[in-house]
Amino acid sequence: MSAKVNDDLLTERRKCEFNVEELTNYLDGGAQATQNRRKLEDKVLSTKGLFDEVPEEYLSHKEKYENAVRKAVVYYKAMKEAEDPNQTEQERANATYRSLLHAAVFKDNSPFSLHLAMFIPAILGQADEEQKKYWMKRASKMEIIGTYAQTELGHGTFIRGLETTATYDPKTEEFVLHSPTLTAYKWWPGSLAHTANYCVVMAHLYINGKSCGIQPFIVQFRDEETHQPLPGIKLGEIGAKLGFNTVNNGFLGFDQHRIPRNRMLMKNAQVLKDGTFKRSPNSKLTYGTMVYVRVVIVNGMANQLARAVTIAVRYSAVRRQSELKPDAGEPQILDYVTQQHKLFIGIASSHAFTLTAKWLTRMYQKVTADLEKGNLDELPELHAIACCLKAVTTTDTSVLVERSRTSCGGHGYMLSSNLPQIYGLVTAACTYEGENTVLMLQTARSLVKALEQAQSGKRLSPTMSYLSEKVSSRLKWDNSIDGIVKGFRRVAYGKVESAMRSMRKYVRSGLGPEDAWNMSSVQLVAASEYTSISEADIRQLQDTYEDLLGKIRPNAVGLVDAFDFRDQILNSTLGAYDGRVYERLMEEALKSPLNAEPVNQSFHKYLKPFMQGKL
Ligand SMILES: CCCCCCCC/C=C\CCCCCCCCCCCC(=O)SCCNC(=O)CCNC(=O)[C@H](O)C(C)(C)COP(=O)(O)OP(=O)(O)OC[C@H]1O[C@@H](n2cnc3c(N)ncnc32)[C@H](O)[C@@H]1OP(=O)(O)O
Ligand SMILES: Cc1cc2nc3c(=O)[nH]c(=O)nc-3n(C[C@H](O)[C@H](O)[C@H](O)COP(=O)(O)OP(=O)(O)OC[C@H]3O[C@@H](n4cnc5c(N)ncnc54)[C@H](O)[C@@H]3O)c2cc1C
Repeated sequence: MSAKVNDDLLTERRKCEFNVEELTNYLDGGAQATQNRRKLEDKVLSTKGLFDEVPEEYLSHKEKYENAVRKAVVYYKAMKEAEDPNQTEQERANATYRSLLHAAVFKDNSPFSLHLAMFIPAILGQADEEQKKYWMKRASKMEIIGTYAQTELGHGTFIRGLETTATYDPKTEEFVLHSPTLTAYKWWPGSLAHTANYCVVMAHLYINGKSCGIQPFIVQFRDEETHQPLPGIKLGEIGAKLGFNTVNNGFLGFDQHRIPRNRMLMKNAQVLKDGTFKRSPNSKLTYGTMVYVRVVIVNGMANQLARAVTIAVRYSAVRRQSELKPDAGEPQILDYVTQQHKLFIGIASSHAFTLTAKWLTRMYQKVTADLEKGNLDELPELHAIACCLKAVTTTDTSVLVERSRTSCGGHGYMLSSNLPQIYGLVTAACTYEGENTVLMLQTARSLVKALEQAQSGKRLSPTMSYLSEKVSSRLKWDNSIDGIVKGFRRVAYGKVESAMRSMRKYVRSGLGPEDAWNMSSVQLVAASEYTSISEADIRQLQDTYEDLLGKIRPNAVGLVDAFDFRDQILNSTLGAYDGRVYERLMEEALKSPLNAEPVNQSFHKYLKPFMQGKL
């Protein structure tokens, strides 16, 4: 008999003014895609051995990792078996686009993440046809497990400063990989410590003493039979982190480690047997894997944010607290306008990120297809947009997930709510794949170039076209969508122009261009993300905004129900569909090993002698 659904949630669902299933279908890309996603989730989540008897928060660091590897093997096999052979690639992608299936199994991410998220994309994007054929067969069948090893102890942002060297030896037709210093050790790559046995290494290529830039190499670092580190390889785990504690982030040092010439991934640049170096058409094509993952992250943020606001909105419909009016009983905390303000922006942002992710993915696919034909024209714009959207969506998602947590009071601070773990996952994305400030400055670099082109009368790309609009500064605001968008474009233009004026002022004062850039960098970051509007209009928009909060209120639970996250994926005492929050909080509390006995052994060993003055 299914447990009784909380009365308040039942009432909320009755009040909803729209068809929840229709919105779910829209988010999935159609009713068939919803059906495919649900079928995939039903199949995979019915697999034995996927879930923890003891909540992983009560395991040791080592046990958490070992348990995660056990689940990763079960999960990966279940995903492979669940794939419908009759589905098209597109239908399969749609079925997983919104699915957070892995989140039902791994609260803190999988030790296989990097194999899927970066090792395979790096082979697809950096290997020549022959290499791709060989390595994709092995990687897609999980005969080998890989990661992406770029960051070093001493360098993450500045790729051109990476110290790992790959020196070509024409006599043996090999590359010699070496970590000349401690800071040259690869540091951070997921799965590197104990899980993977191969990695794509980004290293500084030298031929006959001449630098040939940063190139990608596929390197085996553990024996495929014994899993022992190969000779000349130093390996280990980097230690406990805020989150990602089952991703097995590791370090790797090379000591004159030799690999065959065909292990340099040679789609873009090549090294011939005699050591002749054939340059890439654009050295930045080597950075292509990072552009891909930045695009994936935007969609990932939409899904993670949707999960957090689902938990917080359902909890806010169930939780009653304080007094809005005397003798009127305790209201649902969702009736406080401050609570609506905290949470509804998160719902809207998740939808905005989903739509943005779809648009950015289409742009990525078009530019990638052009690159295959040798057309690099739109690569700079894709880079600038991917940098900006990755930085903005990860920053906003981190803020909004943390706001979802703090809107749930003390229970939001419980690991059993899952809000802290979701925060740990999303806040990491502000750093990995390009630290956000650094990426915003990359976008700013493109904006400044575009404004200079606009001022010299050149046509701009669609995404930068607002920089060539001669919009009157006396723009009459109206709070129609069109009016608001026009306002944002006007202010965004002003921010770029102001940053550029500032740089020119510093150059006139005698600073070099680099120092002028650095002095203006706060404005440059703002120009990439920040827009604000003039005082008089804030009041008008504020009224509109508060009116909108009231309109959303009766539909809030319906809006998060439409994300259609099953309880295993929410993995939360506060967010379950039935709203039985208090029973679930108690059920989870009783799983704590400390509750196995009424008196813990520390009383007799320490407390009692201490309280009796005997210690
Ligand atoms: C799989 C399930 C996982 C579940 C997770 C759940 C939770 C999260 C939810 C969603 C996420 C899901 C998927 C992700 C999961 C993955 C886990 C973690 C992965 C993390 C991996 C990493 O972190 S890999 C390492 C990443 N490192 C970086 O990004 C380094 C950043 N630095 C750079 O990119 C570069 O150094 C730089 C761009 C900052 C500077 O480069 P450089 O100095 O060479 O160039 P310049 O600044 O001088 O510019 C010169 C010129 O080049 C142009 N340019 C630069 N970069 C590019 C590019 N990439 N493409 C094209 N063009 C580029 C630049 O614009 C300049 O052009 P100009 O014309 O001269 O202006
Ligand atoms: C959870 C997690 C997983 C990761 N997984 C991987 C992985 O699988 N593979 C991999 O290769 N790497 C991985 N990384 C590493 C990640 O890519 C780097 O941490 C990131 O690129 C930032 O580099 P850094 O840590 O060396 O910081 P630094 O580059 O030292 O930057 C530190 C700070 O300096 C400032 N700064 C630096 N440069 C500039 C600039 N040009 N302008 C203005 N300010 C600047 C910024 O405030 C920045 O936060 C992971 C990191 C995390 C947190």
